[in-house]
Amino acid sequence: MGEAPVIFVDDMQNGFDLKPNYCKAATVIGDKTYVIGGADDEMESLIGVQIFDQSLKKWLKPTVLGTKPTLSKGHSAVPLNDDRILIIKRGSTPDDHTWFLEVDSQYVRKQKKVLGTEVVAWSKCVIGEAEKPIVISGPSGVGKGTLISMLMKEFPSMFGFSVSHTTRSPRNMEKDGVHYHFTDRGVMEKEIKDGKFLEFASVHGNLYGTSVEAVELVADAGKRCILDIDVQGARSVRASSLEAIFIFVSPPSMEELEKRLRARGTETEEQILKRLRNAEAEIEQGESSGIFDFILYNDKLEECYENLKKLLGLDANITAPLKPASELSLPIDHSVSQIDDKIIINCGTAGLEKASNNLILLGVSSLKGGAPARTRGLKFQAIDSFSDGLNAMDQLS
Ligand SMILES: Nc1nc2c(ncn2[C@@H]2O[C@H](COP(=O)(O)OP(=O)(O)O)[C@@H](O)[C@H]2O)c(=O)[nH]1
Ligand SMILES: Nc1ncnc2c1ncn2[C@@H]1O[C@H](COP(=O)(O)OP(=O)(O)O)[C@@H](O)[C@H]1O
Repeated sequence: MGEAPVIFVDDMQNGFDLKPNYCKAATVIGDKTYVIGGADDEMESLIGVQIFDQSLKKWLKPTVLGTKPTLSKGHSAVPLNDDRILIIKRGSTPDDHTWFLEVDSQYVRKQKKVLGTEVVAWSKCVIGEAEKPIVISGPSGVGKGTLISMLMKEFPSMFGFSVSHTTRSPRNMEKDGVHYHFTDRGVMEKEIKDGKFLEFASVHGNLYGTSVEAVELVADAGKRCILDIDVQGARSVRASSLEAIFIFVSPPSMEELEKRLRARGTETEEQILKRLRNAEAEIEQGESSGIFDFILYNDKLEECYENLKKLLGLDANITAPLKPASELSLPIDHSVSQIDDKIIINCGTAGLEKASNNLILLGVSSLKGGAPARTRGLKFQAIDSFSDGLNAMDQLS
């Protein structure tokens, strides 16, 4: 490849008005130019990313993490805070028009160290304030699965389970893809290296992990994600960009834990003993490490379940307070500009002053989450006139 085409760089430093057939957008952050568009190297239907390093005067091939967006009829790109680029796709559906390419976020910096390459990471924008995911940990046999099943049964449209990957063998009643994705160690290790996992840990001699996709699937269904993961996994998620509520479930005593584990009848004697040995350290860490926001004692099941619902703000009268996803869709022709931390999408007329019924404002000051999962907290507001827009800008701050 040759040098970065200057026309991209100059065009993009001021604005982001892409001509209809212009399928690449270049954005300058620091001494790197991110050229976003054209087909991805691995999949023709997905958007590709290339980087031109101005100081080295050469093209870099980044490792691209996260689920990539599909190609559209063009897109606009806006740099935000020098750590990510907002991408607005033309003519896309409301659930697919806004994406972020993280180029220097905490997650990306960490992955650069791990992988030793240039890294960028995609994160799709989920519009609206989806509730935080819930991480539930606790020793084997304490009742995590039972409590989660009760919650999902009572609130089926509200909660979705993050289906983990594991190298352990399935139990009798367990279904692949429902309880776990059962997999081989070699395959899982390769996928971990490729950045497909939000977190992973070795637990009771097997590998367990939460794939980015598992969490995204639940978020995309508009549901609140529940993760049943061990204390090491909870610690990793705590350190990641996924903002969650952390709950540790503790048994009334070790004797009761052993009784439940034996009564469940799913493990061999050897496995039961290993799980009991690990339980002491898990309880110690769960109750004292500061990772967890809440500790729930699972003595009487019904009482514990009521306490769980209380701390999730689910009182007896709530059925399924699902927040509607935004219906706002963007037309094929639009231009994008930026004033401070507000992005203005102009859907039609050229000048901001002439705008009427065709401006959309985005407030980007309170973004949450991010790669390797979804970004939340982007505020969309349609406005009728420029003066309305000025008022709306204040409200979005
Ligand atoms: N870190 C991590 N731990 C997981 C994941 N999935 C399950 N676990 C934990 O692995 C442990 C063993 O799970 P499992 O084999 O289903 O046994 P159980 O806890 O006795 O039902 C539990 O502590 C789970 O919370 C995961 O994706 N990541
Ligand atoms: N409060 C409780 N009292 C008595 N038994 C319980 C209670 N909670 C769960 N159990 C039982 O204990 C066993 C282990 O529960 P499970 O949900 O599989 O634990 P985990 O998912 O934490 O390993 C199951 O047989 C379940 O029915």
